[in-house]
Amino acid sequence: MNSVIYITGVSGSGKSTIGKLLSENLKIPFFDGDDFHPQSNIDKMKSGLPLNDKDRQGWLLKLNDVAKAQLQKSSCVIVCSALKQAYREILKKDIEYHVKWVHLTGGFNLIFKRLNEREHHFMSSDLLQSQFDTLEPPKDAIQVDVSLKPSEIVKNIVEQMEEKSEFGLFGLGVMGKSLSRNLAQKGFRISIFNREVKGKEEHVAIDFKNKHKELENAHAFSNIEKFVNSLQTPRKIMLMVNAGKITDMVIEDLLPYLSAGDVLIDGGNSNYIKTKERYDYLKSKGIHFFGVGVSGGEEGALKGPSIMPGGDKNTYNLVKPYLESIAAKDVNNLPCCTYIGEEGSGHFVKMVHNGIEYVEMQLLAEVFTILKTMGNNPDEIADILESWKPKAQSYLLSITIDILRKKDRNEWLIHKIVDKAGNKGTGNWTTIATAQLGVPGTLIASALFARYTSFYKDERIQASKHFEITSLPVNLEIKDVLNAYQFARIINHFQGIRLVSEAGKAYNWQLNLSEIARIWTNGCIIKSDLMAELIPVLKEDDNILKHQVIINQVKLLKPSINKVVAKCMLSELAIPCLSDAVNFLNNYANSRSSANIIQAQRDYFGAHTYQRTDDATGKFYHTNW
Ligand SMILES: NC(=O)C1=CN([C@@H]2O[C@H](COP(=O)(O)OP(=O)(O)OC[C@H]3O[C@@H](n4cnc5c(N)ncnc54)[C@H](OP(=O)(O)O)[C@@H]3O)[C@@H](O)[C@H]2O)C=CC1
Ligand SMILES: O=C(CO)[C@H](O)[C@H](O)COP(=O)(O)O
Repeated sequence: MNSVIYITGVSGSGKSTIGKLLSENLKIPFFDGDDFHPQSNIDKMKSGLPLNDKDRQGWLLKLNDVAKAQLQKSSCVIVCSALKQAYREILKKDIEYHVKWVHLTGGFNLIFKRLNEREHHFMSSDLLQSQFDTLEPPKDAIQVDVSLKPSEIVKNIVEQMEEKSEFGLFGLGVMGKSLSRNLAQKGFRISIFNREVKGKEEHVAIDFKNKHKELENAHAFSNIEKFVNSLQTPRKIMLMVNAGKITDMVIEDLLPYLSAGDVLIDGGNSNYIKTKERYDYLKSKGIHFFGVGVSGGEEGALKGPSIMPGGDKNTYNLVKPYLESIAAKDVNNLPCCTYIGEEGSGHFVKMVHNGIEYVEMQLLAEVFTILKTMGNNPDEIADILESWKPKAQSYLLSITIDILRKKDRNEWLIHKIVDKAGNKGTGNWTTIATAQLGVPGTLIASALFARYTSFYKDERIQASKHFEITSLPVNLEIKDVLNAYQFARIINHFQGIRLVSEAGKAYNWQLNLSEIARIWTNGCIIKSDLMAELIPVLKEDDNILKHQVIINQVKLLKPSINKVVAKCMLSELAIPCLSDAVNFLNNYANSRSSANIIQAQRDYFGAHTYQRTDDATGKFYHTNW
């Protein structure tokens, strides 16, 4: 990426000398800001009068134009005193991501002496005091002391520029560790940070760096200020910490050391509503905030996750090279990372990804129940699922096969795992979002509540004694179970994608559903052959149940799920998602449903009115029942 290096400092600090030498060293063009002053400014300074902000305005804009034009071709060095932050704002206008600041520092006496030794310069030493008075030293600049020899100053600048990392990773837990290794493997110079808890967790970052060859050029920190200062500006810092209060705490810990224009990327599973709040809050401080969904777990984060970034579109280019480089690749070798939309959209899409994930997991659990009740042991069930791969391949199917085959001291490990399924919130939020946006997300709600029910372990044991649920062997053909599973997966994807689509409309996010399906074809937990099939389908309509290919599949599979659900009910098997899938379609594909009864009841007790089938105008009626 081309950059403009602004060399700043008071008059007499040696900016022109250093700027020229630096440009020669870096083999990039040099521009002396003084050459762009209008004659009126030069005359004013020659007459011993300091320039005011109005005098400087046009000149700074001119330099900004010079920088912009040069950036189209190459990097460059521009020398300009830029004493106040307001001046630097003008200099970096529209190019903030390309700007690097070098500030030359020195004591008044040394610089005063140098100015008095100068010949043929229109700046008198008398003006120096006013320059020192005006100076607001930049916080985010490479600082170099001008008492050094010019060659040493240039060497120092180059070293500092080379030393600074281009990307920071905050939080070396499961995901942060994998992502930082992934970034380093792609050749990025990174800084990594993990907190220290005295006596409990010490030297986490440095120990982790020392353990992995690819991190030899990374800088490891346990001090936030040093971590932030180790980064090139504008800084790009990815947070991989727990969602919720910890994310807020970490943002507050970082804020004192950040500068306007820096970018914070929250890669955790944060609630999209909180992301919107954080986006607005940080915007007010000049910090760009990205809520980025990351999926793939520990292995995906290392080898290539699916990444869902949401935030300011103009700033996306700044983080795009990093996110797209570390992302998984699809079949066409395109990154499974795409700009999703504004503010909380990235986290919303990740949340729905997890909602779909909950259902896919629950369906496999229900399939396991059915196949077990049909008399199969875990190895046999794994073999059956293996045989489904040509028709139903997915990451979750594959890992379930591995799980079922895993032994612990000659016994199946799965039999030793307590039947209580935890959650960290995304399924809960997806269910809330379906209700808030009026989308019938019945499967996600069922999958979530199945997990909640699992947590009532003691009550379940009691209830099993009271109600004597039999779970009788169920007589089904394997092909019907596969078809039922595939049917329910289509309904799951319909509901999840529909939720994303409705959110896009409600929040005015310009979402590209086909592109979202594309980035879910690799790297993430819900990657599957079905997802790949949906890419062209979603190019035509956000309602996959309107597409002829899907309609044909659903019609073909429906008799099987009818049979599976009916027989499971008679055998008293718990299959909440399979049964909801078939119930949903029976309700959805019903042109005359029983909702007229509900509406009549509402009108009876609450005068809520109703529309009539024999009045096409849509007029509302009330009956005195
Ligand atoms: N695990 C997964 O499969 C996935 C997780 N995610 C999301 O990514 C985020 C990170 O997950 P994961 O890596 O699994 O979580 P971990 O619990 O493994 O790591 C959490 C990190 O946050 C740090 N941390 C916690 N509290 C503080 C604090 N007060 N100040 C500074 N740092 C703190 C921890 O430091 P310390 O080690 O010192 O406690 C640790 O580095 C979460 O939001 C999660 O939901 C997203 C996709 C997949
Ligand atoms: O985001 C993920 C996978 O995509 C995380 O693993 C997440 O923790 C899964 O959700 P839950 O913990 O609620 O099962």
